Amino acid sequence: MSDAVRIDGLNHRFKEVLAVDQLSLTVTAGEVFGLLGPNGAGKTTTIRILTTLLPPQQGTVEVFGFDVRKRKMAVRRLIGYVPQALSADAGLSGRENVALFARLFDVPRRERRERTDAVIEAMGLSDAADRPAGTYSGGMIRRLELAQALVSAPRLLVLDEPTIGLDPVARAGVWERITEVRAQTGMTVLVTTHYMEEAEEFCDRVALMHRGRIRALGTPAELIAQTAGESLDDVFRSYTGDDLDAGGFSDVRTARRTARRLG
Ligand SMILES: Nc1ncnc2c1ncn2[C@@H]1O[C@H](COP(=O)(O)OP(=O)(O)OP(=O)(O)O)[C@@H](O)[C@H]1O
Repeated sequence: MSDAVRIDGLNHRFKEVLAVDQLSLTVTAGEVFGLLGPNGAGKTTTIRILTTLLPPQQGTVEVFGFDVRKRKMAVRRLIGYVPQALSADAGLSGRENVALFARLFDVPRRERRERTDAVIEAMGLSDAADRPAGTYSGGMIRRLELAQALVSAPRLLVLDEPTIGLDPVARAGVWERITEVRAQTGMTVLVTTHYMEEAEEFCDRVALMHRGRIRALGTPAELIAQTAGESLDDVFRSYTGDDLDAGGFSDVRTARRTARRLG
């Protein structure tokens, strides 16, 4: 099977902070791959590089064989990206938000209407599609953002903390929709999450990242067996140890950002 993502020897430094440190990683086409790690591990930096938002400083990154440095537009056409920060406009209806993304991502004019309706339905938003997104619940906003990312029929869907700040019912709703679309299209999903039970349930393979490096890589079952733990939570703790409590400012920032986006 071909590779959806191939990262080789990636380094990225922000002044004195080495955010990504000699990262090498392959995501196989069709799998759901989870990038896990505590705050500040380097997950978002990696995702920003792979979605072409940040140029790589050192190393190579390819998406379906296209180099993110040399073939930026080709890579963008293959990716649907839901960032941590809010990407829907509260003043536009759900349908208008998705239609805007269809135009931005060059969905052919004659297909826009049909594709917009299809992703809105797939995300369970048909009844609310003509209401302003500002009236949506947190879970509905996330599903709207998924619809926006899916309207261009990406081969790789990249999700940065898709369920952060949502209640368990809304979290389950988001995963249910992702799972359904994936079963229908066979697209590859790369997701970061802090919720270990979600990674365990929905990811085919996970990489545990800590201080810019991959510390463990495999199926959830393999990692649990390797660390003689009972769950991915135990695996996470065994690799990150006390640093779990070291989130500090970053944790607060994440929590505030979440509260803001849902408020
Ligand atoms: N634009 C930036 N300028 C300076 N330092 C940055 C910048 N972006 C990230 N960093 C630093 O790089 C490191 C990795 O950050 P990154 O956001 O990639 O981690 P993360 O694993 O996604 O964490 P979180 O879960 O908090 O989003 C952190 O130490 C962070 O403070």
